[in-house]
Amino acid sequence: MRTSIATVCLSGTLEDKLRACAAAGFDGVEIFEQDLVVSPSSPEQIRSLAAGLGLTLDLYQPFRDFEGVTEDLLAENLRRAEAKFRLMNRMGIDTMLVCSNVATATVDDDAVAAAQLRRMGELAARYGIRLAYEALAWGRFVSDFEHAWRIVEMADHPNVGTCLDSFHILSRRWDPEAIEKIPAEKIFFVQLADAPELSMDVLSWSRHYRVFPGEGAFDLVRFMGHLVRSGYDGPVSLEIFNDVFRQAAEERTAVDAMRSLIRLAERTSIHLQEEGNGLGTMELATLPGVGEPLGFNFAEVKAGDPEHIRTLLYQLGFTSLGQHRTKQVELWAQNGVRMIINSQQADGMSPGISAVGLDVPDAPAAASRALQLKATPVTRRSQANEEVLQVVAAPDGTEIFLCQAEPAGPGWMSEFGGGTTVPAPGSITAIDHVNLSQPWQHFDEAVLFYESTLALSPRPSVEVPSPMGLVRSQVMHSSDGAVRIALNIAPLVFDGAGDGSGYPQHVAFACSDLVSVARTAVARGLEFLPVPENYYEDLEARFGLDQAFLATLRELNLLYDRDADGEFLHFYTATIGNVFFEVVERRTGYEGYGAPNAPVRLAAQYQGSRA
Ligand SMILES: O=C(O)c1ccc(O)c(O)c1
Ligand SMILES: [Mg+2]
Repeated sequence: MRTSIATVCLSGTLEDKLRACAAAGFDGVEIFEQDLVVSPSSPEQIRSLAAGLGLTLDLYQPFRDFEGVTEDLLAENLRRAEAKFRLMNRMGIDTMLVCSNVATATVDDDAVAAAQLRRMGELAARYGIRLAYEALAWGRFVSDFEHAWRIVEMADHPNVGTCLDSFHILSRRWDPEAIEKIPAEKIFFVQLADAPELSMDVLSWSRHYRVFPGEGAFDLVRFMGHLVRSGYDGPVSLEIFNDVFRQAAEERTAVDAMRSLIRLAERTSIHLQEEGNGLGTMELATLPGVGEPLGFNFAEVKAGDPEHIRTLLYQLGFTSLGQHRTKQVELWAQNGVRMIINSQQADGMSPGISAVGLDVPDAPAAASRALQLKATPVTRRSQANEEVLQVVAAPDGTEIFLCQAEPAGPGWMSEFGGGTTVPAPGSITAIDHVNLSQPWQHFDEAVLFYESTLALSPRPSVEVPSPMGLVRSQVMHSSDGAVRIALNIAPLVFDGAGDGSGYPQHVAFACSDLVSVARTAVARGLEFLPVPENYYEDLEARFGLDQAFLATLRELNLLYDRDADGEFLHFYTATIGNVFFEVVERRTGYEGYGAPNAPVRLAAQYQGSRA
């Protein structure tokens, strides 16, 4: 698959955009006219910059409001087109996108539109240029890709073909199966965009809310399946008009974009094999398949001063298994739950979650897949005879350790010593979930990263009100729930650094007896997140709880939820730096996260931060 991307997707100057596209590994780009018009660089300079970067210039766009016009206007439009053909010759671009007329069309007659496109095609042919006619979803007379194709067919000129744009097709709910009826050689260009399900006029939806494939709600895998079966083998280009991408760092957006295409190619390949009828000629990259992660291997908190975190873990019933033999890193454990406190190069750093270890069925394959999906490799200094671990960084900077699942427990534990040798028994038996905050402008990217590299599935996202703003939360989980990572958008007040790093993150531990964990913690002096009395009155009203049980909840600052599947009890510790802990007890089959209680937590944390 030839990968391409429209310069309109990215922020910066045209030169910045080209460099970012090349660095992310794209084969080519679409030059969006506005980017060239505002550039001080000449067309020749852009041409040679792209060539030097190894990028092909695949498309010049858009040419607007050409067809369906009066004869007078047609003459003017042809003059306008010819100027652009000359420009394209200077740039070495041989395909121009012509959008269906949205403004000046007055003749609703396919024969007229076709004849006019044919005239344009004849002119384009003199410059060696091909025209790709695209139905905009809000076109005046042409808004459906099959309609655009019928006009192209009537124009019957070798230099006139069509451009398919998944947004215009799927936003209007046209069935992409009809793509297979178009001869592949008449599909001159293909643009891909995904979008969240929104109810608004289609123009605003298109101009502001497009996202990369896999980040929205469109079925782009099925779209691609029909495209591949049509026999098309030209560029597959991302064209994403998005308010956030326009202001985010272009290098990072380009990597996110590339990841989305690689993942889409893989999903399309799998889809076509499953369907089994006609695989087309497009070569689709495949990746090492990896099974879902099997569980958490460990979680790591980085802290300049580890003392407060040690105390918290002790209060929750963990014991120290000692220090790493060469690093300023310590291990705490309870049953099979392992927590690392890392103080390396952390002078003055306030505590925060820095790494998550996942048990995976095949660690080298998982690492190779992540790197092919553009995860950042993490190089670790390790001594001879230390276990070699596969580590990549998620877009938010969290280090993801891909650990080979070992029934006897991780080999790296033998590198620690000086504490007790046996983890504490106790009621905490697993890491239930890890909650990582994400900067608002990179939320979709994070969801795509965790889905594509780690084989985690998104649950429906929820929005939780807090005194600082609405917190959007998206759980990514393995199908058996052994790995659950909750991604939260950090409200802007915490986001001074622009990377979400000021917002507290947490590790939630699963236990079999929350009341006993809480009582031990009280006896060991744990500072709980205080829960207001109003909450308990509301609980009583909602659930009609037994008075003695309610008194226990109140006494220990416990929170409670119940749904059709079961019951949920949990509590939170106070926040230290940017981290806190939660302990949860899931009764029977409760699968949620106590969402009705999240606003109570956020408000209490807000009160605490002001105290
Ligand atoms: O929003 C637009 O005008 C516009 C322009 C060119 C395109 O290819 C497109 O899909 C939309
Ligand atoms: Mg388009």
